[in-house]
Amino acid sequence: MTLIAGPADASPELDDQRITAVDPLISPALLRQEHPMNPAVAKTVAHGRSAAADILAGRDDRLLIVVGPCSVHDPDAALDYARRLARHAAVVQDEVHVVMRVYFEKPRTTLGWKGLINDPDLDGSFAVNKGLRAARRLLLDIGALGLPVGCEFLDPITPQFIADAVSWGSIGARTAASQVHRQLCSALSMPVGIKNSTEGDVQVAVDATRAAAASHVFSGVTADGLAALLTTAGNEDCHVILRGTSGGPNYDAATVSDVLARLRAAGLPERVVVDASHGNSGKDHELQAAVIAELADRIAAGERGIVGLMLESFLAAGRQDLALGEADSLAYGRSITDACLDWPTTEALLDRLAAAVRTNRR
Ligand SMILES: O=C[C@H](O)[C@H](O)COP(=O)(O)O
Ligand SMILES: C=C(OP(=O)(O)O)C(=O)O
Repeated sequence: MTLIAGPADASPELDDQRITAVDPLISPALLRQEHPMNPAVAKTVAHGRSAAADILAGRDDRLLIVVGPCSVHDPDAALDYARRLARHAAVVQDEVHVVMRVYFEKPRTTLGWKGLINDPDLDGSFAVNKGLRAARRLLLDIGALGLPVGCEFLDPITPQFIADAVSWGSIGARTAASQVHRQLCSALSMPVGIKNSTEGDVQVAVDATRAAAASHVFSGVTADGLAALLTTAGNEDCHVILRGTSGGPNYDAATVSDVLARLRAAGLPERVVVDASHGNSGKDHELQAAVIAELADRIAAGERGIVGLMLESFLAAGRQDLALGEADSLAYGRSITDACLDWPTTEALLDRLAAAVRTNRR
């Protein structure tokens, strides 16, 4: 159904000249009623958040590991992956706090599939209400496994639909400079990592972390989907993610120490998370394993400041192209966005990181 856009007194020649359709959007409250939070998942979410915050604050000496697919395009495959990850997270839990990357919103450099919420049928039909339902259902299913999840927040309205089920958030390289996203961070109930820019500007992430820690007043929507002014408390659990640059990696010890100095100068806690994918591996999943191996050695040797790592990993290695409308021909468990490590390699890297933490403790 397509509704007529604009208020009754709209001037058709002035208003909405480039809006071609207006369709109903489910309200956050209705979605939450359809897929309600339950006590077991709530416990997973709360524990996931507090453990991440403790690691970021140095109260817990484990590593925060955000690991999972670049994007979710097949909820069944994501749940299959989550079951394996939940089992292995329990094995390494004394050294590593595992949060599964469950990314539903993809910021594109130019154009491309924008994620499960925007286009759940992978065919350009943009069934957003269906996408929101699939996303929330999956978050609750993963939470029921006892595994906390992390999401990138891109559309400033999306958190109202799903954020109660999320333990860690991210702001991507393409939106770290955005005031809208910094304000959003100041409102979010979980720790949020903010990335350096694609070109390699790390100060933008430091500035965003500082802005997000402050209180803001901005417009958003309520659970009923009505516009409202929101006043926020500020989020002290925001932190910088080094994701590499379009010119190469930025996880070297000198850059880490430069960022720690910038954080200190800004009056912020000296901690960073390193994303082993994206610019740090040139989106080459095999290089990602080498990045993790090097970081594990540095952590074992006692390098300070790196409190967490991000890995892009799925069931099968690499990536595949999506032809819109031909989702049936996709290989199971392989990324349709950036290349991912496969599951056996991921398991081995989690073990290696756990060993690095044990060595560092000794
Ligand atoms: O993480 C995923 C991608 O790197 C990001 O969405 C940009 O992708 P694109 O350059 O393929 O559009
Ligand atoms: C889009 C992502 O990364 P970046 O913002 O670093 O490109 C991502 O982590 O999915």
